[in-house]
Amino acid sequence: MFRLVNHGVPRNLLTQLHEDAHKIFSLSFEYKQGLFTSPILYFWGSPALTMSGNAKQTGPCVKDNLNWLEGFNVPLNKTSQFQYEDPLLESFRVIWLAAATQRVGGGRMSPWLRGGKELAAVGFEDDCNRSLLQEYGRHQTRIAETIFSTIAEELNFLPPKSKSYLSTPTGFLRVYRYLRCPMADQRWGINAHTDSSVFSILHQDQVGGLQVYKNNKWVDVKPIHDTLIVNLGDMMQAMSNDNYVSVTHRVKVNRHKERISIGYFVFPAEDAVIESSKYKPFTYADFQAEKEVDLKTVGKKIGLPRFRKDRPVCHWLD
Ligand SMILES: O=C(O)CCC(=O)C(=O)O
Ligand SMILES: [Fe+2]
Repeated sequence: MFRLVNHGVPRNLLTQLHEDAHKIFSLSFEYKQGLFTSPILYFWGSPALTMSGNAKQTGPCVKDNLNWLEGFNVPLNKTSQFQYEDPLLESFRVIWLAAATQRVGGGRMSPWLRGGKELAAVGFEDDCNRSLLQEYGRHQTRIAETIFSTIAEELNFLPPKSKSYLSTPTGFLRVYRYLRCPMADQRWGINAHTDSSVFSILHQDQVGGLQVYKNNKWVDVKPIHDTLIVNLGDMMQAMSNDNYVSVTHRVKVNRHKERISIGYFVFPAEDAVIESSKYKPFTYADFQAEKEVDLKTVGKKIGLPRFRKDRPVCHWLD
């Protein structure tokens, strides 16, 4: 995990994103659920989604595993699709207005008029021609390419690895709200995990709660204005043959304050086979499939150990 300064993302873009996120999350649960339809996906209780965007099943004790968060998932390669179908579908607020208009036009007046009022109440009527998410996505893509090219050079990746190990069209944004939690000592915003990505880039507000596991203890990742946090993920660990390690981190919840963070996650190309001496060759899809099975059967992600060549194998003794 490392911190980025001078990343070139304008401060007012970050501020505006966070303000809009607060407004969106302040709407009713039902409204949010109805608002975000494919490809933007609203989720709550777990950030673990399948590749097709549905919440992953997490085994029998789902209730106890619930994370104290909600969010929406924005696949960046689909934002141009919005643009193509409807030039208004470019930002948070625009997505809203378009959804409301469409449904009013579809004859279901009353609920969507109520929705319209709800939108107006939080100030989303004006200024609907901005594209905050797309703009932020463009910055994240630029930063991801810069970070990856430095690492690829360091690791002597030649084509095709240097080309296929990072595929920016796979990038997506996650906008999270961690809710205030009266039982903050018994719940997690996100439980300890490693990211499955090549790497992830986070922007957090000033509330704090992110922690990283370092030298056998949990360390707070203090919020610092205008900085981004980069987490190296599982794919990076495998492709670097453990030279770079996927960082274990978690998010605590706060009894008094809600927290907003925005994550960007990027993956290898769909057909990229990750090859290194310590791991069996695998694609990101293989990794996800294994993770889904583990979530259902073991109740948690096992991740990279499943793909290690030196993985211990159990033999039954007669
Ligand atoms: O909200 C944060 O700061 C961290 C989010 C995170 O770890 C994740 O989405 O994987
Ligand atoms: Fe994470």
